[in-house]
Amino acid sequence: GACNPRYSGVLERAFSLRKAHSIKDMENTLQLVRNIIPPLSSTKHKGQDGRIGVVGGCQEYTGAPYFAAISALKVGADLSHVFCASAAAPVIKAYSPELIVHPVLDSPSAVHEAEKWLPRLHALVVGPGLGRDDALLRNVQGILEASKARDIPVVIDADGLWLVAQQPALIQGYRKAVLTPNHMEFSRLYDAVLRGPMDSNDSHGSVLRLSQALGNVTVVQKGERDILSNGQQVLVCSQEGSSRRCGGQGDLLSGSLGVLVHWALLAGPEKTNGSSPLLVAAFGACSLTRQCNHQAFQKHGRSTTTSDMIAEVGAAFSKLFET
Ligand SMILES: NC(=O)C1=CN([C@@H]2O[C@H](COP(=O)(O)OP(=O)(O)OC[C@H]3O[C@@H](n4cnc5c(N)ncnc54)[C@H](O)[C@@H]3O)[C@@H](O)[C@H]2O)[C@@H](O)CC1
Ligand SMILES: Nc1ncnc2c1ncn2[C@@H]1O[C@H](COP(=O)(O)OP(=O)(O)OP(=O)(O)O)[C@@H](O)[C@H]1O
Ligand SMILES: [Mg+2]
Repeated sequence: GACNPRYSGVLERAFSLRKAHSIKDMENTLQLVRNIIPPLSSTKHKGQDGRIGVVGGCQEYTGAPYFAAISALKVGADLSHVFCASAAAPVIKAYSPELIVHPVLDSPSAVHEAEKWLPRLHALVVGPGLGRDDALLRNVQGILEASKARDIPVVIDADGLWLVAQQPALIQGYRKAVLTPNHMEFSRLYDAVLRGPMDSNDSHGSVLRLSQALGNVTVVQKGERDILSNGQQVLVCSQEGSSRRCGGQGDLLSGSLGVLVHWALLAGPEKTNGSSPLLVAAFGACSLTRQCNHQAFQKHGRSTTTSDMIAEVGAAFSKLFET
């Protein structure tokens, strides 16, 4: 691998990017995020700023899909759908009147039911609170394949990444996929795809290699610093957050990313100065999540929960992107 000139060129670029990484780089990338945000306008119709679908929610987990779907709305999507198992649907509906909830994932006709909605969706977020039931995962596999066939961008998180670790071919080479693994999910994926443990001293290289091995899907490794790559470029997001690590923060990130991915692809590479739109979108979602965490922690300290972070989305968004 390292002797291949193309590969070492990429690595060099990644390393020099790491060295050059600074507050200034972060600011420059934030500017690109600002460029992709659609202006609010009185001439737009409902739906134009985003119709997002979240695929997840089962008997055990109802919070995660709710967090993802409500975050998409709070960031600025017009409509947010949840495709979940039937047991989760009344619970999710009861959390919020703003979400459209489809209790289809455990039905034998799940793929068909979800497919009916796909033409109306701009992006899918697959995995928050999905669980690991085989029958459910088979249906999600069908929904993913149908989404790819329609060229719909997909953010894959949580148990969606479990599915991808079992079957990397599902997203191999799909340029409209963004994966958002936490520490554990990343090492599981890395093991499955590269057939060996990652080098924990070289997280940049590991993220870069995983993205390349998956055919340049965008990979966001969440952690103390978020490391993002599309196999060509590596970005680091170290926006100040807090030391509070309550569950659900990743769901806020993947839900926000669903909207930002749609906006970034609409804006195109002219608006992102040649950088990959998906990478810019991912950087935006990471910055936003960490800023929400920072603001919520200032108010609530140790008692901060993801609901407190969601309450900060508006102010955090303005602070980062509307300055
Ligand atoms: N309220 C809810 O309904 C929530 C449901 N969740 C769902 O729970 C399911 C399982 O998600 P998990 O994230 O637990 O996935 P995993 O079952 O893969 O576990 C990840 C594990 O890694 C550990 N971990 C995380 N960061 C680490 C680090 N830096 N170093 C070492 N260990 C680390 C965590 O403690 C966790 O136990 C998913 O469906 C997820 O969406 C979560 O999203 C949390 C909120
Ligand atoms: N040590 C850390 N310091 C600062 N921020 C962190 C740290 N670890 C994670 N984060 C941030 O928290 C957010 C969620 O990351 P995390 O690794 O908790 O995801 P997750 O495990 O998928 O969460 P969830 O509980 O929603 O499933 C990301 O924005 C990430 O940048
Ligand atoms: Mg998660």
